[in-house]
Amino acid sequence: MTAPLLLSMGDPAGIGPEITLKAWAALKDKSEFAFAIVAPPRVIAQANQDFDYPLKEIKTCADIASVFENALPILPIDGRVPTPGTPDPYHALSVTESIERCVSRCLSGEAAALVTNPIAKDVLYKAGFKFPGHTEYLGQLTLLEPPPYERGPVMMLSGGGLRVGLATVHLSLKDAAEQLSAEAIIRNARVMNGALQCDFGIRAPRISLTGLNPHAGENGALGHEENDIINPSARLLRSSGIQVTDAQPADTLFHAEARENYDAVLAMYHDQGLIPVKTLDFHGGVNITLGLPIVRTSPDHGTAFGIAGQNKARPNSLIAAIKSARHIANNRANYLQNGLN
Ligand SMILES: NC(=O)C1=CN([C@@H]2O[C@H](COP(=O)(O)OP(=O)(O)OC[C@H]3O[C@@H](n4cnc5c(N)ncnc54)[C@H](O)[C@@H]3O)[C@@H](O)[C@H]2O)C=CC1
Ligand SMILES: NCC(=O)COP(=O)(O)O
Repeated sequence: MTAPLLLSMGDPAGIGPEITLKAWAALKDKSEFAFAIVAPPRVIAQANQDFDYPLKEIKTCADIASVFENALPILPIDGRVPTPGTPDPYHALSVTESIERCVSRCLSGEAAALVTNPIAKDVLYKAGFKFPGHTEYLGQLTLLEPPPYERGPVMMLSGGGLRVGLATVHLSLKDAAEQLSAEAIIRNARVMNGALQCDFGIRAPRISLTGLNPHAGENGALGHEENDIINPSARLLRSSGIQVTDAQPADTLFHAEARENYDAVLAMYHDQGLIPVKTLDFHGGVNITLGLPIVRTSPDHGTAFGIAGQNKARPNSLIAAIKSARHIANNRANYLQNGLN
């Protein structure tokens, strides 16, 4: 029997509990996507007031398969009920506990993958959370286990026929330009290459690198990073057998014909990579952490406090993340057993 999926709660004052309930209702007849949420039961019960779906507290992941068809399985933790739409650092402990419990069950093999509900970074920072986001936190929590390919973590968004990894993530634009390094480009391209093979079954991945500057620097006239950092990294990667391009102008890299030429893009900073994915497919986009010993996906959107508790949130991106987690977990198991076939 295949292991089930686990969902972390995310910020309880956001839309996570609501979209989890809606995702359960959409998937309950599809046993391959069976999941439980790790959360305080009262938090889920509060979000369920609009729906009155059956809920069931369970003790272990082994209970998920038999419960899922008839009720949303909940692996209980402690925590206070929030006011929807009103974030409070008080909830930080239950937010991180939910993530950590999911991770340990993925590492033990009881669960096949982790799908995270959105957290609000600034709220966690106020409670002393020391990581920029899930991506780096999960990298730390799984540091003692080897990943099946080069170690990340690397953030990659998938949606609208695009896969876009990031060379820098949660930095101000100024810091991203200053901190862009050959080391990050080379490491992240290697992780992406390994992930495209292992997690996506692509035998010989083609990766396009964006430039940092307009027109990829216009031969140095509009910036030096392409000539000094990106293209030398690309040459080194090609010499090790990884198919990457030199820096490409980002403004002409994401249209339909351009997308035929690569399996993934490595973008140099957050918005350069996320705007195309979220514009093409906001409600179907998935955030995937590459280079971890566990499989982790997430919806591409955030906590949406402005609509929390109003039955307005769409579960589509979470459903896409759940399906993607199962797909990657299956591909990874197949790769570890048979290699690329
Ligand atoms: N994976 C994660 O944990 C992520 C967390 N965030 C966090 O979320 C917080 C809010 O970020 P924002 O920039 O406001 O982005 P957001 O994605 O929460 O909201 C942007 C807009 O999209 C709408 N929206 C988002 N998800 C929706 C859904 N499922 N159905 C219908 N409408 C939806 C919102 O109402 C809002 O108008 C931030 O603190 C950020 O750190 C943001 C992205 C990912
Ligand atoms: N913009 C993407 C995002 O904020 C998700 O970050 P993470 O929590 O997955 O690291």
